[in-house]
Amino acid sequence: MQSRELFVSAPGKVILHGEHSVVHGKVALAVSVNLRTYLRLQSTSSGQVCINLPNIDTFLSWEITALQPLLAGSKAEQRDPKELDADLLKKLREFTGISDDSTDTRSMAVLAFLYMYLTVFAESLASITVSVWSELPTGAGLGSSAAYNVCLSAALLSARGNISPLLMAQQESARWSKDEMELINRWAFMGEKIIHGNPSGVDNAVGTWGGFLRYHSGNITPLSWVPILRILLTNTKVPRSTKVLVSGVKDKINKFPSVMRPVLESVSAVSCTCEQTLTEMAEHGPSAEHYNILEELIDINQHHLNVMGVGHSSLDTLCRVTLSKGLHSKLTGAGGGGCGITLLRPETDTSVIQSAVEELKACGFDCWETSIGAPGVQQHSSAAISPDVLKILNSY
Ligand SMILES: Nc1ncnc2c1ncn2[C@@H]1O[C@H](COP(=O)(O)OP(=O)(O)OP(=O)(O)O)[C@@H](O)[C@H]1O
Ligand SMILES: C[C@@](O)(CCO)CC(=O)[O-]
Ligand SMILES: [Mg+2]
Repeated sequence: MQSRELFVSAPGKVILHGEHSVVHGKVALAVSVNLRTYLRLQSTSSGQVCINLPNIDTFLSWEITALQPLLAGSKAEQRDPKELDADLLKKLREFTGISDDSTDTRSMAVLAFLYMYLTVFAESLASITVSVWSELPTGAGLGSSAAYNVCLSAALLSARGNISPLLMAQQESARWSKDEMELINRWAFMGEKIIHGNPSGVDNAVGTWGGFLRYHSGNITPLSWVPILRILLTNTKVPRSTKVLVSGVKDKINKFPSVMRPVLESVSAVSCTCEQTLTEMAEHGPSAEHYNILEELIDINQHHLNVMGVGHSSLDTLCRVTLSKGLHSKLTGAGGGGCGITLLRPETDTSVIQSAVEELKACGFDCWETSIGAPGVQQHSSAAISPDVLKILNSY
């Protein structure tokens, strides 16, 4: 163990275009948001591994001696994961009583944690307590699973000494090297595989690197020049599971390949046209025509997502209410409820936004204007964590 206590955080994300299609090798554009997940890891001498997840009311501990036998016969400690250790996952499912088809919030969080802990610390299981708290709504399309997995990955690798201890004396926050970030990202992807089933990797890439990026078949291209966009986020609060939605789209593609493939292709073209428009906006300055294009692309993509079967009546309501104010919206993330984004123009009047927000709140939704492009995973000193967050993390 490298240190007695460490803090890390990672941001959530919005997908501008390309959710679901990205799972099938198409282009997506995604950007980090200013809502973060925070993790505190303490090394202890209790002989136990403890996890505290106050957002989902989960507080559990295991004796290390009870976990050790799960590693019997399994591969040596993985330094750089390429794929899930199916045998260990099976043993873990038996140990925890979590079935293959479970999408239960707590079960998925616990399984991802125990799997990552056991594979990172396989050579010598350490006694630790991990506490995670997030500003992100859980399971609402803003990449809460990815932020959770990126935090777990960074903290466990750091505590194990597989990535460098970062903070110098008096330093409040710091980021790892490119190679270390790539390792964090690959481990986080393993956690996403456990929670999602078949993730594209876009969400953990944003949680790791932060900023605005283009994601295509595992290739990550940062888009640092993108103009600042004003985005209104709406949480319909309709619960959904990314795993279930992703698998539903796959079934639809298998059932109607010749119908669905052009839809995925068209979404990819939407992402590329959006990227091209953003480039022009950055080069020549944004014009009203650029915003017209961005709005039309949002409408087109929302229709495509409905064709894929990941819409929801609550998201239709969001689109209808905002359109009545001249604003354009689409779902973001896996859909089926959860969150949507509404593009605001630079000149959109506060009174217009306020009246949209009031109407959306009357539907039972939460709304807030978000700032995009937050930094990716970071290590912090306790002094860098806000007192409210620190109070929660330190209460376990
Ligand atoms: N703060 C948290 N504490 C514990 N577990 C969490 C937390 N945030 C997310 N999770 C885990 O992630 C799961 C939600 O992942 P899911 O992929 O369905 O939604 P999302 O990541 O919020 O949305 P999307 O994947 O569409 O962006 C939860 O069921 C839980 O297992
Ligand atoms: C629905 C999806 O495309 C985005 C979820 O935020 C799934 C994925 O890319 O892993
Ligand atoms: Mg997720």
